[in-house]
Amino acid sequence: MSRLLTSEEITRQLADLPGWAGDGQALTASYDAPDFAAAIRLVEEAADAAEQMNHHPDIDIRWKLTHWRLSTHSAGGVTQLDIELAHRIAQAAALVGASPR
Ligand SMILES: C[C@H](O)[C@H](O)[C@H]1CNC2=NC(N)=NC(=O)C2=N1
Repeated sequence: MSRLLTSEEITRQLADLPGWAGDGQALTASYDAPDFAAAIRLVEEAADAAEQMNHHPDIDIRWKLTHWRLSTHSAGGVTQLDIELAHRIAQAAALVGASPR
């Protein structure tokens, strides 16, 4: 489950994740929420998902903009867990009305 993905596997799976970019090191995305409260709700929803998965994102919050960086520390790069967490963050973003940026 936590093997490193190849760049081909990452590219193929990012096709279903608008706004997400990736290299061998990490997946990254930014979301623009309607306001600060919605941005914080997005972070809270993502935090719930992260706790369920025991897999945690790096998050930078700037007013209503949130920046996300996902990697699997124990594997030293991008694994399927990061793809799964990116989907959960994308779902949470849709829920609060945040758009990829
Ligand atoms: C012991 C526990 O499984 C690890 O510390 C988890 C927690 N959350 C984690 N999150 C991420 N992004 N990468 C990890 O390797 C990781 N490891």
